[in-house]
Amino acid sequence: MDTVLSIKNLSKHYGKIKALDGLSLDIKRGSVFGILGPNGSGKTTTLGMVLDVINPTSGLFEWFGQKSSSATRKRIGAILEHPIFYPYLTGVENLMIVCDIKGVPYSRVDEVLEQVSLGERKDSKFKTYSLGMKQRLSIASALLCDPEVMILDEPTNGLDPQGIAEIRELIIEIANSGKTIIIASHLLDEVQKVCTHFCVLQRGRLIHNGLVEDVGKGSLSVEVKADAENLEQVLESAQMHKQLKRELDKYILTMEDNYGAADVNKYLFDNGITAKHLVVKTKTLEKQFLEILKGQEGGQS
Ligand SMILES: Nc1ncnc2c1ncn2[C@@H]1O[C@H](COP(=O)(O)OP(=O)(O)OP(=O)(O)O)[C@@H](O)[C@H]1O
Repeated sequence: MDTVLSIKNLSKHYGKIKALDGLSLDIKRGSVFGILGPNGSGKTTTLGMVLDVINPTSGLFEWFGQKSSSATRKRIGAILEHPIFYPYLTGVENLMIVCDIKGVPYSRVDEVLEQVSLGERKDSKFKTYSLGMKQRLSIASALLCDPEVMILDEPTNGLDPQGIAEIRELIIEIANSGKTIIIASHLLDEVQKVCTHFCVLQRGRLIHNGLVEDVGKGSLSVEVKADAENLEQVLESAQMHKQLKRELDKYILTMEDNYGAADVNKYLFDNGITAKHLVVKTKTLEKQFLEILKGQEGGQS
């Protein structure tokens, strides 16, 4: 996988405020990269700098192995905030204006509107679009140049659950078409569902960078309920867990690597106990995110 964006020691200071402080990061082609962080952690500043909208205080970044230029910029489609569309013009007419600005043939308009499922409403005025449709038109606009990389800042902000699900599906479709996608988000569930990689920023510093598929690795837990007085003793003797704790009417085992719910079930059965509830819990990105932030705070104090 080659590197699409390479960031080296990038910083942006506003007086005493370190909006970004020495960020180094590589984003590989074909990945869907989530930039996570609490409010004010530097996500938008990072995107602004790599899109040449904000001047860095120090540091470097390269797109496609080259210094950023108008040529590299043409290979990137970005939605930083809601672009301004004309309310009294239709979806098609609005995108034709973008075509004029970007030097793209009008033939692309219908293609991208179909891609974002706005084909049926393409001749409706922009002001009649729902928030989700407006966001899809923004994505269509960014797709006009058929960019290799799409940058989305909080793409589902303000949308209802259906709108969120539609944008999420669209992002996955765009990723499947081979584009690299960079998303800044504070919706951890969204990042877990669509991203392959994620990093976490806190107060302008990178505090985590890894694969989404690694989230929760080695932290499988199993919830058990059974009508047996010796349940705790039997679970304790199973020796396949790192930790056993009781929570109301159930026991929760944090499993050793290579052990799972089937092993717990078999062990209970071999000891004459039938489980009436056996549920596997994997760690969510949300939980891991909070742990990463907490760990960092602990390390700083
Ligand atoms: N133009 C500016 N002048 C002064 N401070 C700024 C400016 N732009 C951003 N900051 C500060 O830099 C820090 C990082 O802001 P940034 O908008 O990048 O964070 P963010 O992670 O995108 O936050 P959010 O999730 O709230 O959008 C914040 O403390 C912010 O107040």
